[in-house]
Amino acid sequence: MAEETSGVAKLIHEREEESQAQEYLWNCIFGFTETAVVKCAVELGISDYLETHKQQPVSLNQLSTAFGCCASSLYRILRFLTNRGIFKEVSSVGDGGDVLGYVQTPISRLLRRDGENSMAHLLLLQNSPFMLAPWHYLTARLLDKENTSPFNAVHGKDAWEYAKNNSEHNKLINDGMACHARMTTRVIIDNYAEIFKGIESLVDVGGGNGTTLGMLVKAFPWIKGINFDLPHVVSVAPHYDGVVHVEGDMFDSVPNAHAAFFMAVLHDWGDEECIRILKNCIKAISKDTGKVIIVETVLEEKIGNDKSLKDVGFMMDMVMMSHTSNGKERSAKEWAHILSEAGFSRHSIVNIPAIECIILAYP
Ligand SMILES: C[S@@+](CC[C@H](N)C(=O)[O-])C[C@H]1O[C@@H](n2cnc3c(N)ncnc32)[C@H](O)[C@@H]1O
Ligand SMILES: COc1ccc(-c2cc(=O)c3c(O)cc(O)cc3o2)cc1
Repeated sequence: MAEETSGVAKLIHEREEESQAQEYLWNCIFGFTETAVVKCAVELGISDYLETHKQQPVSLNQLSTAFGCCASSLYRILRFLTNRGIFKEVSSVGDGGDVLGYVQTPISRLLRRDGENSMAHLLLLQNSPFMLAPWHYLTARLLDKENTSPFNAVHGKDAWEYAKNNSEHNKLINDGMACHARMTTRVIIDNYAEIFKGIESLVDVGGGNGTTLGMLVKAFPWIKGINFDLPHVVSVAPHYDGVVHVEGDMFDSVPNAHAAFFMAVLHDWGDEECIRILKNCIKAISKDTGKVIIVETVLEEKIGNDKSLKDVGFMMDMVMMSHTSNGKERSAKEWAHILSEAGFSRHSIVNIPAIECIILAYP
């Protein structure tokens, strides 16, 4: 009898496991729908429109009139998004009785295109046709003896060269990265100000449109900021008080400064390339009191309590495989290797509440 019971329990357990496995794969198979529908909401500007109404519910009719779109299709889009908690449907008392309307949630607030903490432009970047097409060539990369990057396979050049001649792609990258820069830089300013004490001048290598330095110099006004990037990037960068934009190629040299800063740059490159860039950096910074501040993911085999944030690093590693030739996310051991090869005498890693860590490296 006991044997029979344990057999039934085993069967139930197996069925539960299979149903969970199926659920996982259904999500995998149709997971793209979530991204595509959120992108549609961003493109229509639903969050921006709801924000102008504060927490007052906005009806389907109001929304479909504002966007000039088909109410029944919009209803299906909103049903999908409210089911996932991205928007919220509430009822309120209108002229003719109770009416249903939509309001923001903490998630939808991050989807405003002009919001301070917005993630909208990152979503638009990663889900643009330029960036999506290479994913179809991931397997080809693994099987290709030359290890051609999927981005190169589709576009015939790397992402930076492609951006040079394609202003739409250049803008998508710069806006997307500025979005990421705003979020991570806010965390750094609010929690790790001591890192910037005593720094007289700071060069942000591959600093994009200068968003990061603009924020750092505003928070720490004793710093003279040098935003260093490729000519097609700095030529369209906005002005920030206390920041000069300098164009150049980090593989040739890096402008002199007391200290250097890198955010989401070294992961675009292979080890040999990183070592070359970092050697240029050592030449550029102050020998005695200078340091290099690197903001990048540090992959962990065992992820701690903040699993969901640090787990993004493993997804980003796949992004690097798809979009760069030799780029990758690195473990602490891999960072130690490139930093010592570049000539740094010591470094430390600070875990921060973001997808990245701060790595401080000293000449
Ligand atoms: C992923 S983005 C990161 C931008 C910025 N640091 C941020 O966190 O928002 C990488 C940056 O490296 C710049 N870059 C690529 N190759 C470069 C080179 N050879 N010299 C200088 N900058 C370069 C790109 O133009 C781009 O702005
Ligand atoms: C070589 O081309 C690219 C283009 C984009 C990126 C990139 C995209 C991101 O969304 C992103 C991010 O969200 C966070 C981050 O730390 C780096 C990122 O890089 C990389 C390379």
